Amino acid sequence: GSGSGGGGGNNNNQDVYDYIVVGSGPGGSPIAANLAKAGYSVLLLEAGDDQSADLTTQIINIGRNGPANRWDFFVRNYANDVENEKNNHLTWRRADGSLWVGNGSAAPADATPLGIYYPRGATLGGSSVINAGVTVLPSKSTWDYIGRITGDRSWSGDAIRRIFQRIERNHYVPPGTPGHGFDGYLDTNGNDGDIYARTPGIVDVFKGMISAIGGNPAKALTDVTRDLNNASPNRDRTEGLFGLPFHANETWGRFSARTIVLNTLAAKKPNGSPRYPLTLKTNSLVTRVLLETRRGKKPLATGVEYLEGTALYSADPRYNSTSTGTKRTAKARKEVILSGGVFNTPQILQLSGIGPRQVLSQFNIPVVVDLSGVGRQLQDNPEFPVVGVSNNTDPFATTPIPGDPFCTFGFPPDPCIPLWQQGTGPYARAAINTNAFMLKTSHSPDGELDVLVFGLAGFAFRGYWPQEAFVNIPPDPPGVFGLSVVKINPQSNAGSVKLRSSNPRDTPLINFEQFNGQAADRDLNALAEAVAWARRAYNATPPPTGPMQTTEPACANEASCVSGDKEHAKYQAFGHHATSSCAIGGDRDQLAVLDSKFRVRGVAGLRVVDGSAFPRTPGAFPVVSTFLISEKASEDVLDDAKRGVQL
Ligand SMILES: Cc1cc2nc3c(=O)[nH]c(=O)nc-3n(C[C@H](O)[C@H](O)[C@H](O)COP(=O)(O)OP(=O)(O)OC[C@H]3O[C@@H](n4cnc5c(N)ncnc54)[C@H](O)[C@@H]3O)c2cc1C
Repeated sequence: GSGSGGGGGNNNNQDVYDYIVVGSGPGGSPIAANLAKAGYSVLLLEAGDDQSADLTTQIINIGRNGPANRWDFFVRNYANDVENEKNNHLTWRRADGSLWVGNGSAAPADATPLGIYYPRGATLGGSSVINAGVTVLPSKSTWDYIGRITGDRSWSGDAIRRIFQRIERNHYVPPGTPGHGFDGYLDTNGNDGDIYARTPGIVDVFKGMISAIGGNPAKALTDVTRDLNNASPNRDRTEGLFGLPFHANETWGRFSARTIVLNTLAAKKPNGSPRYPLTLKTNSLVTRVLLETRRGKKPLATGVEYLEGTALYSADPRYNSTSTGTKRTAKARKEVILSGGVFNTPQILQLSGIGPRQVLSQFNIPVVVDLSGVGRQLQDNPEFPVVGVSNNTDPFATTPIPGDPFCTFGFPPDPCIPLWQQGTGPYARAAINTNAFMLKTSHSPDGELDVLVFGLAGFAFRGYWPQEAFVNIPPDPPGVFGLSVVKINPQSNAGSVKLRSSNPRDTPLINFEQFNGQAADRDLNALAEAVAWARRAYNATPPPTGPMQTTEPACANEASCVSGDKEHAKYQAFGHHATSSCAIGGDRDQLAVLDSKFRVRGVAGLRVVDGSAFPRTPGAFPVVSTFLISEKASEDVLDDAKRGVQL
C-alpha cells in the first residue's frame, strides 16, 4: 500500500492512530479527510488500489467498470428460485465454465444460476469512481424522517441543505443561486440545452412526455435545462422535465471520493511535509474489528485486523485464491469507522461478532453483540426501461459541432480523449443522458414525487451482466429509445446481507427480496402507473419521430396492461443503488443498528458511515446523500472528540 502522513507510533505490525476509517467511497473519504484536517491522525484502509491513471475513471462520458476497479457480486432478487429465475438477466454458469445470461425458462440444461450481476466500485474512491455520476438530492422529508424516528433534531432537510451548500462546487447554475454552493469540493454539472437543440428527435420524445402529464410541450427545450436540485419549497412535489445533474467538473471530468483523499494527502506545510496526518493504505482488506470486552461497560472497538495484498477479495476479477496476503493489525486510540459499503460493512460487523445471533452461530463466530438488524432492511431503487421504437431510420441523430471528430468511447485510438485533455471536444460537454422527468403517481406514500425517469436515445438500459457472458437477449432495433423508470422512496425493505462463510475473502449472501409484501405492492402500482405514462408519452411523441411504439413491457391492449406491467416490474427491475443494510433507527426499533450519530448500538468506539446507514433509500440516486451523511458524521465525531466523551 501507499502511505503518507504521520500516523503516530510505528512498529512493523501494529500501527496506532486516533481514527481508523475502513473504505474510501463517498461514505469514508470525506470523514477521513475531515478528521485529519481537524488534526487527528487517521488511517484510511482501502481494499482496492489507486486507479487514477485509468482515463475511463477520469472522463465521466466514457465511464466503464474496468476489472481493476470493481468487485463482482451476484445477488438474488428473491429467495425463491422460481421467482429468481424469472429474471431475463440472470447470470448462469455452464458446465464448461462459460457464463450465460437469460431467463430460467431458456437456460441450457447444464447451466446453474450464479445470480444477478451487481458490480460495486472497489478502488480508491469506491463506487463513485465507476458510477454513472448522477447527483440528485432526495426530498427534504427524507432527512426530516431521520429526525422524527430518532428524536435527533440535528437531522432536518434544512440542515442537510446547508451541508450541501457548503460542499458543492456548482458549474451549471448562476453563481449566487439559492440552495447551491460554489466553492466546496463536490463538482456538479448539468446540461445547457445545447446537446438537445442539436438532437431534435429527443426533443420530440420530451414533447410527448410533457403532453402525457398535460403540460406545455413547446417548453421542452427550456424545461430540460431546469435545475433538479433547486431549493424551491415545491421542489419535492413538482412534476415535469428537468436537467439531470452529475458529479463532474466544468469540463465533465469525474469528481469522486478519490479526489478528496488525494487532495488531502497532497496538501503540504511550507516546509514540504504533509499538512494533515492522513495515512492511506490501499490493497488492505479489513477482515474484522478488534473488540475488547469490558466488565460493566459496552465492548470497545480498539482497532482492526486486515490482510495486505492485491485483489484478496473473491469478488475481485483479479482474484487468485493462492495469494493470501499478509495479516496485520492497526489500533485506534479513539474510534473505528466502517465505510465499506452496503454489502461489506454488514459483512465486517458479522465477522466481528456483531450481528444476528442465528447468523453468527451458524459459523461459530462468538457473539459480542446480538444485533439483529445487521444486514437487514436492505433496499434499492428498482429500475427498468420502458422501451419505445420510432419508425424513422435514424431518429436520434445529433448534429455535430463543426470540427468534432468521431468519438470511440475510450477504445483506442479515440481522438476525443486528447481533446478532452485540453478541456474541449464532445467529452468535455454534457451528453444526451442529462435529462430527468419527475412523476408523482397516485401511489406515492407521502404525496411527494415517487418516480424519476431518464431518457436514453439509441439504448435501453436493462441492467448489468458480465461482459464476457453469452447474452440471450434479442438486440434492439434501430430507432430504439429507453425511458428508464426509477422508483423513489421504495416501500419494500425486506432484503438482507448474511455471511456465506466465516472466510472474510468470501462474498456474503445478498438477497434484495425486491418487491415483498403489502408495502411492495405500492411500489409495483407506482411503477405500473409510470409505464402507462411512458406509453402515452411515446404515443404523443410528434412526427417525424413519433408516434412511437412501446415494445417493452409488452401489452397488446393498453386498457388492461396493469397486471402485466406489475409482473414485468417485479421480475425485470434491477438495482444498483443498494442502501440501508445497517440502518439508523430509534431506541426502541429492534432493527436499528445505529443511533442518530452513526454509533453502532451496543458497542463503544465504532460507527458506520456509508450507504448502509440510511433508514430509507435517499431519493432516486444515493451518492450525493452519502457524501452528505459523511459530512454530518464528521461533525458528530468531532463533537464527541471535543467534549472528551469517554468510550
Ligand atoms: C455501476 C454503478 C452505477 C451507479 N450509478 C449511480 C449514480 O449515477 N448516481 C448515484 O447516486 N449512485 C450511483 N451508484 C451508487 C453509488 O455510487 C453508491 O451508492 C455510493 O458510492 C455508495 O458509497 P459507499 O461509501 O457507501 O460505498 P462504496 O462507494 O461502494 O465504497 C466502499 C469502499 O469500501 C471498500 N471496501 C469494502 N470492503 C472493504 C474491506 N473489507 N476492507 C477495506 N476496504 C473495503 C471498497 O473497495 C470501496 O472502495 C452507482 C453504483 C454503481 C456500482
